[in-house]
Amino acid sequence: MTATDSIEIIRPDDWHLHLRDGAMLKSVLPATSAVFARAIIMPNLKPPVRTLADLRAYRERILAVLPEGHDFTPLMTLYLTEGTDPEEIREGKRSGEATAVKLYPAGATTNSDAGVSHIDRVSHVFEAMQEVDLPLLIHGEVTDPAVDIFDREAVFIERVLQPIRHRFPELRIVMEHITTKNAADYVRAGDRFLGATITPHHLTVNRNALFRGGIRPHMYCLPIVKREEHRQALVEAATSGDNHFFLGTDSAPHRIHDKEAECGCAGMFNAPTTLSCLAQVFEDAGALDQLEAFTSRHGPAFYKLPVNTDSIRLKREAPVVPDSLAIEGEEESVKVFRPDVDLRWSIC
Ligand SMILES: NC(=O)N[C@@H](CC(=O)O)C(=O)O
Ligand SMILES: [Zn+2]
Ligand SMILES: [Zn+2]
Repeated sequence: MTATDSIEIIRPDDWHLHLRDGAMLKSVLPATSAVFARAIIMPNLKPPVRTLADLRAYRERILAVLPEGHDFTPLMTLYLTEGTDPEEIREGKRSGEATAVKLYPAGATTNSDAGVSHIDRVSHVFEAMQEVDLPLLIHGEVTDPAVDIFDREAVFIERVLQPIRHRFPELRIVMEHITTKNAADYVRAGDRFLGATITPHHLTVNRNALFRGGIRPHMYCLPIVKREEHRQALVEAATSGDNHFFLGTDSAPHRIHDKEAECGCAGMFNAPTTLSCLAQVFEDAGALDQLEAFTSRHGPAFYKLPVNTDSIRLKREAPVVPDSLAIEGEEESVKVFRPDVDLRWSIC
C-alpha cells in the first residue's frame, strides 16, 4: 500500500482556546481563525469574563480584530465564581450568547484566583445549568498542596468530579485538557453527559520534554505533561473513534519573558502547529482515518451544533512555521509550540 500524501477533513473546531485580549488577541487570533471555524473561548482574562455584559463586550473585541475573509465564530463562555447569578445562566442559554460555563478551582492555573474555592457554594448554579442544559467545562485539578502535581488530575476525578456527576447526573460536563490514563478511562466509561478535550501537546510530549538538556519553560503548561504511558493512553483515546474525546488545543499564549522567568507562566501557544501535530500522531497510530472525527465531528455532537460544511486539506510536507510570533506594537513575542520531532504535515 502506498502512503497517503494528502488528506481532506471537514473544517475543524477548537473546543478549548485562549485568545487573551488587546494586542495579544489581535496577534494570535489569525492563527486560529485561518483554519478553525469555531472555538470555545476561555474566559480567564484579567479581570475574568464573569457576566453576560463582560461576555458580550469580549465577543465584540474578538470580532473587531478578526481578519477580513476569515469566517470564524467565537463560542463564548462564562467564568464561574462563587458569586455567579443563576439568572445569568438562564439568560445566557436563552439568548444563545453563552455556550458553556468554565469552572476553575481557585489557584489551579493561570488567572484562576477568582475561581471556586468550595464547590458546594456553586451548587445552585449547577442546578440551573442542568435545568437549562448549559455545559460545564472543568479545569480538573485539585489545588491541595499536599497532592503531588502529577497526581492532581486523578485525585480531582475522585474527590470533585465524581461527586458533581453523582449529584447532577444530567449536567453536561467536559473534562478539559485531560492528561492521564486515569482521566481517559474515566471519561470513556462515562455516559453521554460526559466528554473530554485533548490537546496536541499532551498527545506529542511527555514529562521528559520538560527537562531535556535543562529546564524548558516552553514545555510547561497545566495540567503538567505526564509520563509516557499517559501520553500513549491519550493517543489511544483520541484515535479510537470514541466520541467522548475531541480536540481542544488549549492554545494559551504568554509573552516569552513571562515564560522565561523565575516563576514562569503555564501555557503553550500551539495554534500554528496543532494540525501538523495531530496528523502526525494519528498517522503514527495508523489511524489517519479517525482524524476528522476527533477534530471535526465529536465536538459538534457533544455541543449539539451542526458539523461544518466546508473542508481543509493537509499534505505531507514539512510545515513552515516561525519559531515565534511577534505581538503587534510590542517588542515582545510568543514562542510557538512544537514537539521534539520534525513535523511532516502541513495545511494546504
Ligand atoms: N493550560 C495552561 O497551562 N494555561 C492556561 C490556563 C488553563 O487552561 O489551565 C492559560 O490561560 O495560560
Ligand atoms: Zn485549564
Ligand atoms: Zn486552557
